[in-house]
Amino acid sequence: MKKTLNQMLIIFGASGDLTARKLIPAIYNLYKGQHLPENFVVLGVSRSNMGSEEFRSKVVLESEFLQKKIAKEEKDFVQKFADKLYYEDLGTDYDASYEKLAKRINQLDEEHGTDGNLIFYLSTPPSLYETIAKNLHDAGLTKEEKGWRRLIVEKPFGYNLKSAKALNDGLHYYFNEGQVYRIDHYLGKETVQNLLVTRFSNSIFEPLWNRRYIHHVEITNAETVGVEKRGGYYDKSGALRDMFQSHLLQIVSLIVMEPPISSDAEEIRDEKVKALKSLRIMKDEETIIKNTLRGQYVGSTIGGKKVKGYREEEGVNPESTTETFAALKFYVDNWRWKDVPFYVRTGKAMPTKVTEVVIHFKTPHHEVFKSQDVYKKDNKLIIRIQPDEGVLLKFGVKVPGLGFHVEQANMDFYYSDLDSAQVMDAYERLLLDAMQGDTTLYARADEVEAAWRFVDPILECWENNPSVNTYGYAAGTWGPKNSDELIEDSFGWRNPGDLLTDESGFCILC
Ligand SMILES: NC(=O)C1=CN([C@@H]2O[C@H](COP(=O)(O)OP(=O)(O)OC[C@H]3O[C@@H](n4cnc5c(N)ncnc54)[C@H](OP(=O)(O)O)[C@@H]3O)[C@@H](O)[C@H]2O)C=CC1
Ligand SMILES: O=C1O[C@H](COP(=O)(O)O)[C@@H](O)[C@H](O)[C@H]1O
Repeated sequence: MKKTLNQMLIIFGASGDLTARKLIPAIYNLYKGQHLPENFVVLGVSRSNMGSEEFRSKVVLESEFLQKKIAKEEKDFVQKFADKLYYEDLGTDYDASYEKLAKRINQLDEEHGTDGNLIFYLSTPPSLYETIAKNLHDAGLTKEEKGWRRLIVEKPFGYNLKSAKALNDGLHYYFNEGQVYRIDHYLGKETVQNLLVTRFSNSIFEPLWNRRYIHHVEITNAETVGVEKRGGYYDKSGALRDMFQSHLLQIVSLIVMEPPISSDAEEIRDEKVKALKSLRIMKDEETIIKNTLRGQYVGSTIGGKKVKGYREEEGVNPESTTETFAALKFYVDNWRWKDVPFYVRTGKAMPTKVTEVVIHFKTPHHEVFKSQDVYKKDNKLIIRIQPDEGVLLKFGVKVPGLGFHVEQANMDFYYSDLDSAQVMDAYERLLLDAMQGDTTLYARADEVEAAWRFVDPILECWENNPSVNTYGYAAGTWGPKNSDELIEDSFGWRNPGDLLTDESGFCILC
């Protein structure tokens, strides 16, 4: 069991959406699950003028995100949690503010016995990350004289390779790499971590995990929601930056990587970096145009309800060409994966919310059952990241009766079947890891840069050719029709009929 030392968590951007929606609920759950150390306080920091009481009301006592839980809990318990929260108003005079902030931190540290251990969580607009790091340094807050210092940085980490490198360099000026925790909340998802366990704790999958047996790999990430209230941010980002460069390439790296020597953070991250470096970079426009495709959702009617198109969303340029759907085909240039295509698609405003990895195995090389449909369906290993988390293997079985009729059967595992299926929320897990000094599930500087190196030429090509391979798709559909052509040389994307959705829009693993 790792130890969580007494500490203070200082959240920059405490008046913002992420703090209220994700961070405070995650800390609350850690408190409820008795994962927090004995001495622990949160100090919220932003420019909005409010006191600690108002902050506590906003993010705990009157928070729409915690209200449901609070109704079920003892009031005293919730109040005790709220009492651990403080707020410091930064104002606009930065130099004076950070001196004041340093005093407040030292005072809270003395009063609450947090032993000088400080985690700074940057949940502000990314343009401020470096400035905040510098201000912390100038105010003497980065010195590890008494206790340690850690810095958690939210995504997006950079806008392209150049800016990501500049940000890494900027942060490294004030914090060493071991102190920097770049968050990617997909790494906090139980099922993403299970990719490692499925591969490296079983002897039955790994011998097949290569070009000899795998025909292609398919990854789908679909969301039913559009851009919601984040139109301003998203319009400058798009699906490739927002989902692919970070979350989906993290998943790819876990599928592609070689076995690490141990589960040590650096061993795992070394292998992930090697995996990302082995992605074949699409250098010329012809290759990019042939192997990538983008789309943007347009208004439609779903279940009798009118749904807005992307260009009508708040904060979005009415003439925007930003993609809300992206599909890519690419290769991995190494011994294990030579010539195995990877197909990845991600989109907003799709029919269901689902993220899954499908490993498609090759059909047998010699056809024993000549007259039947046996070889038209491949063996698939489906790793469902969310929802209905689990793993499913599809394989052929004989239909009872005459002849050799074959049907596919499923062998499955669902997380919900586990007795202890208390799946921690991603932010909860990641925050706890940072509190315990475990960087395994955080992206390292070279990892982020390797991911950008792959994505950069595609972004550049798309920017230079805004209308090439760009298609509209009706909100509530599986993206542009043309995305089917991208995967034509294999079995096609998983049949939408196999991505079954129940009445509430929940995608069932089958
Ligand atoms: N919301 C989400 O679902 C997700 C967000 N993220 C990332 O998290 C970060 C925060 O996002 P989100 O909460 O949505 O953004 P918001 O715009 O809701 O909040 C931004 C916060 O930053 C504060 N802020 C602005 N300037 C400063 C400053 N100079 N010093 C300190 N605080 C400042 C703002 O408060 P004030 O104006 O009071 O200073 C506000 O609290 C972003 O980097 C975003 O990309 C990542 C994934 C998901
Ligand atoms: O980081 C982001 O992720 C969410 C999707 O997260 P999920 O856990 O619900 O799958 C996405 O909506 C958002 O655009 C992106 O910034």
